[in-house]
Amino acid sequence: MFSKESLDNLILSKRTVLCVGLDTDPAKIPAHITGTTKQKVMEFNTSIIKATHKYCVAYKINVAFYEALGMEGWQILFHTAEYIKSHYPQHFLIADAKRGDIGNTAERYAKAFYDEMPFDAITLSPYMGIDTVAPFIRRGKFAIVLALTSNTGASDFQLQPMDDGKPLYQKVIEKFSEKFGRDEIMFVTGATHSPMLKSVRSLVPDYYLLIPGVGAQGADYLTTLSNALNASGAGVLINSSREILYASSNDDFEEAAAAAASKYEF
Ligand SMILES: O=C(O)c1cc(=O)[nH]c(=O)n1[C@@H]1O[C@H](COP(=O)(O)O)[C@@H](O)[C@H]1O
Repeated sequence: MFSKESLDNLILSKRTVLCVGLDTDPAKIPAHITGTTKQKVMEFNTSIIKATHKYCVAYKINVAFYEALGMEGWQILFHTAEYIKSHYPQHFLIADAKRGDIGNTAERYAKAFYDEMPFDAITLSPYMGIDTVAPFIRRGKFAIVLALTSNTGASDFQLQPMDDGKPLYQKVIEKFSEKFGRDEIMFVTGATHSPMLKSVRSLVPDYYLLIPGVGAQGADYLTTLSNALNASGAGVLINSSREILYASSNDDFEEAAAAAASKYEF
């Protein structure tokens, strides 16, 4: 069970806002890890988690990397989520699934990620509307709504002005924060949009922001942090995936991942 306050306390006690992204690509696993794909991915994931748990407050499992492995990918997703929750229950666990569908379908997604798997949060696309997020609102869980994504395509729709001149992403943030509270939802804002981060923070000073875009996508971590922290010095989760997972492709990959993760301490 997580709340805004418990996440703030976790961040302030660990002195980090890092969320390690488990975007595991079997082709990038160090060659000395052998066995079936399932064995290799599980060994790699558990090694990365053991090496990084001290330096992060959250893990984000990007579901696409597991779906791409077929039936056994779903098993690896389940086992990785269970491993994190049973060994490191204090860590916030995000399913990066980018779902979003009509109510009865959304309820099934919520059942899959909250009941069948032990996720604390799920990423959601907002474009089918506010009703599609409602089934993911549960005490102790967070629905994480895409607002301003880190990719260049964010300018195709999210940065476009609406009739009142406000960009679409701002409308998304305003509408969702009118409807749902700071213990219910978070917003995704890409670190690559550095000038806009400050305005997102001032739009929703009390809500959590999940921020990808540092590390492999090149945004500066310290600038991101200073633009995004809330008044209590928390309120933000900064995700980094490839930079940490693939810090080394040799048998020192655990030390290299730990060193990459430890750079996010503040
Ligand atoms: O929702 C996300 O997590 C997400 C939103 C976004 O705007 N940009 C973005 O990169 N992500 C995810 O964040 C992770 C970034 O990975 P790295 O670029 O390797 O650190 C990937 O899992 C992306 O799918």
